[in-house]
Amino acid sequence: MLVLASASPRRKELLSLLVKEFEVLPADIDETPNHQEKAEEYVVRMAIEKAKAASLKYQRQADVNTSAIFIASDTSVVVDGCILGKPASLEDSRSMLRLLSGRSHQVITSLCLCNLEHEHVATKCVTSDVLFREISDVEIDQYWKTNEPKDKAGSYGIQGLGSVFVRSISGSYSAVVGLPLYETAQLLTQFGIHSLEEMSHE
Ligand SMILES: Cc1cn([C@H]2C[C@H](O)[C@@H](COP(=O)(O)OP(=O)(O)OP(=O)(O)O)O2)c(=O)[nH]c1=O
Repeated sequence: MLVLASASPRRKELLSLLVKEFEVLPADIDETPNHQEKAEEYVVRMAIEKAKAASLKYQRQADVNTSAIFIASDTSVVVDGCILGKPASLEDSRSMLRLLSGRSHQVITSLCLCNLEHEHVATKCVTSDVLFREISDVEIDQYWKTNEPKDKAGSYGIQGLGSVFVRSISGSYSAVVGLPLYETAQLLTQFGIHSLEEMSHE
């Protein structure tokens, strides 16, 4: 059994492009970055902690000693070394989008697959560059009212109306949306799940 340790509807949708059957079991973890923690280290640590927390939760729930593979991810927006998570308020969204306006930033997405029973843990980290046009304060306030930025790192969604700010992207589109599909397929293979084979069966 494959278990997606995520509450994100985007991650569920993206994973379903690669795998027919999986369970969803979100994990609640403390997402505070450590003092002076580098962005890559932070996002990889988050993915590992989400996968492990879900794994422990699953073991407590399961009647039998089921061996399952857990998959988790974390996405952060990074600008000038600052890690931007989800905006807590309109004020927060304003300061994030003002920072991103008219320049490029990085979106870093990590991935962790683990099977604790076999002590197998594998991780990947994908960085993409996203270039924004200039955004006015009026536009930031209008965008906030659509609710789209509220649950997204950096306060925008490239897959939605946030695309009006995106001049160009270099890297992995699926990673910016929340799950890097190329890298996910590679790690799934390491755990014995072959997407093309699985999805081609009726
Ligand atoms: C930059 C960007 C982020 N995002 C989303 C991806 C992630 O869902 C979210 C970043 O928050 P995360 O903490 O990575 O994920 P999450 O809390 O939504 O879900 P979970 O931890 O349970 O897996 O921002 C977009 O949907 N589009 C974008 O363009």
